[in-house]
Amino acid sequence: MDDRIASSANPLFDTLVVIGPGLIGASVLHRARRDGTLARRLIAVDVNPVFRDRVRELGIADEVTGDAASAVADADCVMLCVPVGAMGEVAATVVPAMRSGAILTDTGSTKVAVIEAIKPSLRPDISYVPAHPMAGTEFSGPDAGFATLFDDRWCLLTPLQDVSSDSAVEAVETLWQRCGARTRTMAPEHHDRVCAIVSHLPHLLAFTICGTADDLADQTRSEVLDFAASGFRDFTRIAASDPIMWRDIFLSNREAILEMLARFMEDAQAMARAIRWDDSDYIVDRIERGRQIRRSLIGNHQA
Ligand SMILES: NC(=O)c1ccc[n+]([C@@H]2O[C@H](COP(=O)([O-])OP(=O)(O)OC[C@H]3O[C@@H](n4cnc5c(N)ncnc54)[C@H](O)[C@@H]3O)[C@@H](O)[C@H]2O)c1
Ligand SMILES: O=C(O)C(=O)C[C@]1(C(=O)O)C=C[C@@H](O)C=C1
Repeated sequence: MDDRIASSANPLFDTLVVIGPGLIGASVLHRARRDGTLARRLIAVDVNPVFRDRVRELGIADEVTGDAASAVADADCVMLCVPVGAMGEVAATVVPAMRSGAILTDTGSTKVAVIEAIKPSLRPDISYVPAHPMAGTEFSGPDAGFATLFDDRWCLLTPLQDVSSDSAVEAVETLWQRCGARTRTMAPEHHDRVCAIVSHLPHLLAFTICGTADDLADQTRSEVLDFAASGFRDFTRIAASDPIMWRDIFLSNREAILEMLARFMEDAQAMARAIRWDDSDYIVDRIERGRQIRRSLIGNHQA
């Protein structure tokens, strides 16, 4: 581990720079402020002046700036929390300005495309550790952040042999554990397929079902909205998520999402056939599997 990265009783880093203090970045900053175990000095960088003012008002960073290159000059760790489609451009701005031995990490929801976008900017004396906290809400921007967002959630790390030093992987893992998360390491391609089914496809379905309901005839639409109980409402919660973030996720994990969508559509067709032909056993079997998954998820969470 770099000698500027302190031991466990002390803050992990001297200076941590969060680029894009929205839901995820601001949550990391809140946690860092609350516990004092992540970094002695916190710097937030955002392109949006309104968000910079909000971060200042929230008091979750020691410095707030729009100048990413000067902000990272003395950082031990730079965390990119911008939309997936902006990662490459931001890395190209900050990596040349980072000090030798520093760590670069990101929180992007897709990994293969983000790694491809960042890799061309890397230097041999900078370690890059891609990561993805599996936690979020439908809200975005600095006001959405809160210190406990990552408690008992997974953070998936997809280190790369050629650019992620062991000490940097250990430091990023410790950072997420100090944010309250459990960590797991996997290959970027595997990450993208897993997230396509457990995160990206559910969002695609939620956006689509809300659009379909909205396209229905006027009277039905108002009934949908008036009488929507928890089933439809559960879809609308995730359908309220940020359009830019989700556009970037869909376009950057295209193949895995299309593969999972095709499998889903085959299964939905099978369900349609079972309904058409009164195949009660098939219908009950599928619903029973859904129930079991829900029970095992809740059981795991409580455990
Ligand atoms: N929202 C979630 O549930 C969630 C969960 C895990 C990971 N992620 C990933 O984490 C990243 C951040 O997501 P979020 O939900 O916090 O987004 P967000 O929209 O809440 O925040 C993004 C921030 O980045 C800023 N920004 C955009 N371009 C920038 C640039 N070029 N330079 C500096 N700042 C810039 C925005 O102004 C905003 O403050 C994304 O890559 C997303 O895929 C999101
Ligand atoms: O809980 C939510 O609202 C989320 O959308 C969080 C969620 C998810 O799908 O689980 C969304 C995107 C991420 O990359 C990680 C987590």
